[in-house]
Amino acid sequence: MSHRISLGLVGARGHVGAELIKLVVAHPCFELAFVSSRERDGQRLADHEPTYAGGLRYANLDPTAVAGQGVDALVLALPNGMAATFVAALDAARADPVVVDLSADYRFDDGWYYGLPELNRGVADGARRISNPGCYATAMQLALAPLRDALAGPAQCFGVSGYSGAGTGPSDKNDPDKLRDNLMPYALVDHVHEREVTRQLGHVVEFMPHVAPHFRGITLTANMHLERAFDRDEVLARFRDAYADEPLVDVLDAAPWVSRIAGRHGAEVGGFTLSADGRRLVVVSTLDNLLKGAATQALQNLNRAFGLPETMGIDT
Ligand SMILES: NC(=O)C1=CN([C@@H]2O[C@H](COP(=O)(O)OP(=O)(O)OC[C@H]3O[C@@H](n4cnc5c(N)ncnc54)[C@H](OP(=O)(O)O)[C@@H]3O)[C@@H](O)[C@H]2O)C=CC1
Ligand SMILES: CC(=O)N[C@@H](CCC(=O)OP(=O)(O)O)C(=O)O
Repeated sequence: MSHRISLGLVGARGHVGAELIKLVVAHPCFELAFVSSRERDGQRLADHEPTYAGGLRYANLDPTAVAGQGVDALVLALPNGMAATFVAALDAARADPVVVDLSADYRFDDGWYYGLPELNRGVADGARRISNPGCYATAMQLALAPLRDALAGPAQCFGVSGYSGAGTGPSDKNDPDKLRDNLMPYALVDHVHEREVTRQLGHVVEFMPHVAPHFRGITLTANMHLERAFDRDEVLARFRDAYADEPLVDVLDAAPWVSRIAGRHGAEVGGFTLSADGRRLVVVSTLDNLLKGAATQALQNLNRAFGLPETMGIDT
């Protein structure tokens, strides 16, 4: 590609925004055109991100100003509920960058491509409005999808996230004092990712999230009731076949540990354990919520949208 692809990032101060900045700075084809933050307005990006050597400063850009930037790609890494005003401003300005929204705002909108490439690659090639899946939702789908057709009744998923999953806005879920020596259950029914996965898989999933004192990484333990008896070799073969060509999903024999996934781009799935009658299966998946659960997946989607190799700039 002869010119660099300009990329604007709204929500650049946040945990996900910071990860995406690192990835874009190191990427051979994208370049940062603007980074928007209210709190850091005017501050030099290089003072916050040591891998960035240019002169860009954070700017507090409202939706109209963002729409007027003329970027090739726009990433929204904002809290839920805020994307629509940016999308409306793009439409009003007749601006049509590739948009990747990290929030849950468009995950239930059929007009947007739900970008979990390992499961939906090729469903909407050329899509310019891309909704990035939730972090737990990615872990759940990777654990459940290979046996989707064999599920009998709802699947139950017990999730534990590092507290970076709760963002930077103050809450119990990212309060170090409240998390110390603790495991905090929350949203025990009807979490948005429960609805998201149920919709994507076309099968009822029941999800129980918890937040733990570590910073990053999710452990997701999925309990599946099966229509018929399976043996372990057959289960393992299903998972190995499903992810054989996926550089960002490793299938392990043993249950993966979250301590080994933090800071890594891919997900691990393993620990396949069957009940004696072969009709109940437990599978564990891990991923870094800020990477495969957010920024890495966004970059996979951006690469694909611009016709680049999906894992360009992602260290597999
Ligand atoms: N953290 C995670 O593990 C994951 C998060 N996500 C989703 O990604 C998005 C970003 O998450 P995360 O980085 O954790 O969130 P943070 O709370 O860490 O960051 C939020 C960002 O949005 C900006 N912001 C907040 N409020 C406003 C506002 N009213 N107007 C404009 N900008 C605002 C903040 O910057 P400033 O206040 O300086 O403007 C900040 O840059 C969320 O939708 C989240 O659900 C998805 C997958 C995983
Ligand atoms: C620990 C923690 O609080 N995690 C967040 C998940 C972050 C994420 O992926 O959320 P979105 O679907 O909002 O993008 C939560 O449960 O809301």
